[in-house]
Amino acid sequence: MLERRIVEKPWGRRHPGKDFGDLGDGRIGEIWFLPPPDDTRSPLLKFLFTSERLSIQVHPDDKVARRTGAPCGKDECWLVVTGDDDARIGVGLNRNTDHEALRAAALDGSIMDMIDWRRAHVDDFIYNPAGTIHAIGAGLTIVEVQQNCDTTYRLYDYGRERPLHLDEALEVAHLSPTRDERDCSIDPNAASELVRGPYFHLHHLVAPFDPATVANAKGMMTLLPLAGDCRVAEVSILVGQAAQFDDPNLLDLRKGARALLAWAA
Ligand SMILES: O=P(O)(O)OC[C@H]1O[C@](O)(CO)[C@@H](O)[C@@H]1O
Repeated sequence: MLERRIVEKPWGRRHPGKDFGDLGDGRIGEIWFLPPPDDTRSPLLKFLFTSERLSIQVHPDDKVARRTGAPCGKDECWLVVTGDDDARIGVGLNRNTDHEALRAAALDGSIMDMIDWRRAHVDDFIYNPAGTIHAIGAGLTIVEVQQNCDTTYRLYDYGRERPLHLDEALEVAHLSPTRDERDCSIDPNAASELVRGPYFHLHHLVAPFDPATVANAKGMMTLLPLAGDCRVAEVSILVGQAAQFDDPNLLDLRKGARALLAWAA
């Protein structure tokens, strides 16, 4: 079973749900499922719980991140688990811009109107490559799978008193609209491959699980249950937990179960 880290955030949610246990009265933004310290390759899986918008932000790629001393950059992707009717996720820009206009918009807040805000529905899957300006909206529970690095450059934070990183963000941000070909709406009743590298692999699994569907898996795999009875070597892994193992034949999903399975590319 992977160790959990509970992270409070100004945009987090109080009491995110009984699946996650008693987390106190703070605003819980994230639950991280930490790979063991000697595992530097596996992706990091998190639940995100939002009651307000996250910052408008961007992440560096491997090259820029390593120049700053970080182990890697940050591609990330999201599966929407629950969402309010009007929940939105901003991915990329809705028009072309340049550095000067983007800086001015970040400073006066009009960057909010430059974001491509999309309605977020349960089972939407969105891949967010490093360099894409993005902003997760309020009223969402999301599973995030990301390169295991936490470098975020904030462009705008709705007046919260947290630091911005305008110079760093402007250096890495893509200045045109974007749409990733992996974005889709997942069929909750069907297994599917969501990501095939270059940083990690990610599959949506449903019962009955066939190990042949992940025949290309190598090394440690991380299982994150979404629903139902998921077992690794006969041990139940519940929603709100995650486990690592290295042999897909150890995995069993009972009737009605769904999960995500991720491993390093
Ligand atoms: O700077 P903020 O608004 O707290 O957002 C940081 C969070 O945003 C994310 O990058 C998701 O976009 C998380 O991985 C990260 O922890």
